[in-house]
Amino acid sequence: MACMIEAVGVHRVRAAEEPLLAAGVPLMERAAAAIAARAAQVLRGRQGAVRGAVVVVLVGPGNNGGDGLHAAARLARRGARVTVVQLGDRVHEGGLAAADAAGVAVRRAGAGPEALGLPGAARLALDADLLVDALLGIGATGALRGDAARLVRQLLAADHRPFVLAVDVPSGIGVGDGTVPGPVLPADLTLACGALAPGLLLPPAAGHAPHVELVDLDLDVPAAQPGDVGGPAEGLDAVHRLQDADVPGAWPVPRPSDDKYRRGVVGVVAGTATYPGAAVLTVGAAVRSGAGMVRYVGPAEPAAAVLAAHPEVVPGSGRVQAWVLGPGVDPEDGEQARHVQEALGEAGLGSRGYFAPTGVWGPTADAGIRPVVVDAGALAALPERCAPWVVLTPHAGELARLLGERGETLVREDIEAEPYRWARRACDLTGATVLLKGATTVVVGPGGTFSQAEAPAWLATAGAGDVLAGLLGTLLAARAEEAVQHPGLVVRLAALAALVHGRAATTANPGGPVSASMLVEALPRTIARLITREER
Ligand SMILES: NC(=O)C1=CN([C@@H]2O[C@H](COP(=O)(O)OP(=O)(O)OC[C@H]3O[C@@H](n4cnc5c(N)ncnc54)[C@H](O)[C@@H]3O)[C@@H](O)[C@H]2O)[C@@H](O)CC1
Ligand SMILES: Nc1ncnc2c1ncn2[C@@H]1O[C@H](COP(=O)(O)OP(=O)(O)O)[C@@H](O)[C@H]1O
Ligand SMILES: [K+]
Repeated sequence: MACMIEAVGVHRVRAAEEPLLAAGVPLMERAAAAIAARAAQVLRGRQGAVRGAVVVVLVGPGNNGGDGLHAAARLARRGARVTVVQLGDRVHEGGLAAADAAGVAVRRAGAGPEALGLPGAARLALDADLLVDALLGIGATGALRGDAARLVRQLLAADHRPFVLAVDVPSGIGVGDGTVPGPVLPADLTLACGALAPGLLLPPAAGHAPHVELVDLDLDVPAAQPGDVGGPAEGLDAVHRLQDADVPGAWPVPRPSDDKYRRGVVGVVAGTATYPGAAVLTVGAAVRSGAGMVRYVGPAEPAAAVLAAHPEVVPGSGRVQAWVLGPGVDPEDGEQARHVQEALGEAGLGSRGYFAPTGVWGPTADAGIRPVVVDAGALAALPERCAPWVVLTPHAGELARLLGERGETLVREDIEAEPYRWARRACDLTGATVLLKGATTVVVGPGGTFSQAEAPAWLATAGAGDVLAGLLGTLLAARAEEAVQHPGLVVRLAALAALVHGRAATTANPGGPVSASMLVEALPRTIARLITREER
């Protein structure tokens, strides 16, 4: 828990700033000082010196522009050749005065007698050693508009851009939801002022800010626990991201007193005669991530393949602590569909009580209720309403289908444009925890929101999702009783699975291609390295 990154909903940042600003704390000057210091470090690293380096600061109408103007003044005093390019008519007055006093050239972009014109502004920006994006921050609504949008489009069309430092966020991202509604200049470095906005962690916007550093402004933001999820009017309370350092505290390491049953038995319903590989991979991932035991339920052909690859697997149904349902399952296959239904029955769906917004989630202390991972073919078998301990693991196409069956008209691209929104919608409609797979994996549950971005693009390979499902099954089985009580634990375990899955891809073959089988092979040593924090 201790190390994870927290992005803070905009309303919470504003609430934390308010008393400080009322008390006259110079937050903007503090932010600007840190931005100028970091910019100077970048210039020293890239140009050898601050003095004489060419800096262009793109400045918008609000306080984000104010940050940029104050930082411009500080860099000018250090000897940088700074030009501010003002987009729009308004500009932060205090910041403008500071820039003027430091001898910074302030030029308007766009039309007008003194203006640079957009092509002129673009040339200036592209010729800089450092380009600072202080157009819009957390006050942005919708896509960049007007000249700012036009200028950024021109910059995006250029073959080469200078190093871009974004103040607070890359301007124009959906700060609260991670959307990219219009042109956005990708930032080489983003300096988040006071707190990270959710959009810095959520895809696709997060892709425009691959390196984020926090400028600590001593804001007193009350900690949100995973589980605080905010209403639609206020937006998201928090997004969390687990770090490698969180793994030792969260991974279920067996104790000497444990036996294989106490460590957790995973039941897998996966594969058909046509797709035996999915069964082998899902089971393999459960075995290799440290399940006490794995039971495989399925037809003779995949069962034979599973046993040949993993002789430790116990064939046939029996008592389990968690189920993994669906990889390689054809929803039309009568026998497997029946197994899926039986296992879903063990999730206790149809019980009353698990939609309570806080506290213990329902009549589950009788220990008869099992967490379930619902993947691929089993998604079609999902009942109308689920519970937080049911984790759906769709990719974008599967989520579009799932929501289509519940009244939304969507295609895969809609999900990819707004992953958080649609994962949240699926969670709201079903009551389940939803892990939406992608380059950045988003987990949205009644227990909070996580985003994990460890996966190298090599992981986009057939069968990788089956491995994730098996791995998550092991985690849920190990902590099954707590999982059905605490929705916050379920989202965290799902995020943990995504983190380990991504790391395993790198372990399997750092910087190069991986197959799903290699991923399975790499799981034991990936987990060992993460939980002992030793390089192997
Ligand atoms: N309040 C403070 O003293 C502090 C503010 N900080 C900075 O202030 C920023 C927030 O400032 P603001 O609340 O003024 O908001 P912004 O500076 O993000 O900009 C909001 C202004 O931009 C215009 N605008 C909004 N959406 C637009 C769009 N899509 N296209 C074109 N123009 C648009 C609006 O007219 C609005 O006035 C933070 O991101 C951060 O950089 C931090 O430095 C911390 C201290
Ligand atoms: N561009 C990408 N970069 C990194 N990881 C990705 C990317 N695209 C997909 N992934 C990951 O690869 C896995 C693919 O899973 P899935 O789509 O279910 O494939 P399959 O059904 O073949 O197993 C998921 O864990 C997903 O998060
Ligand atoms: K910005």
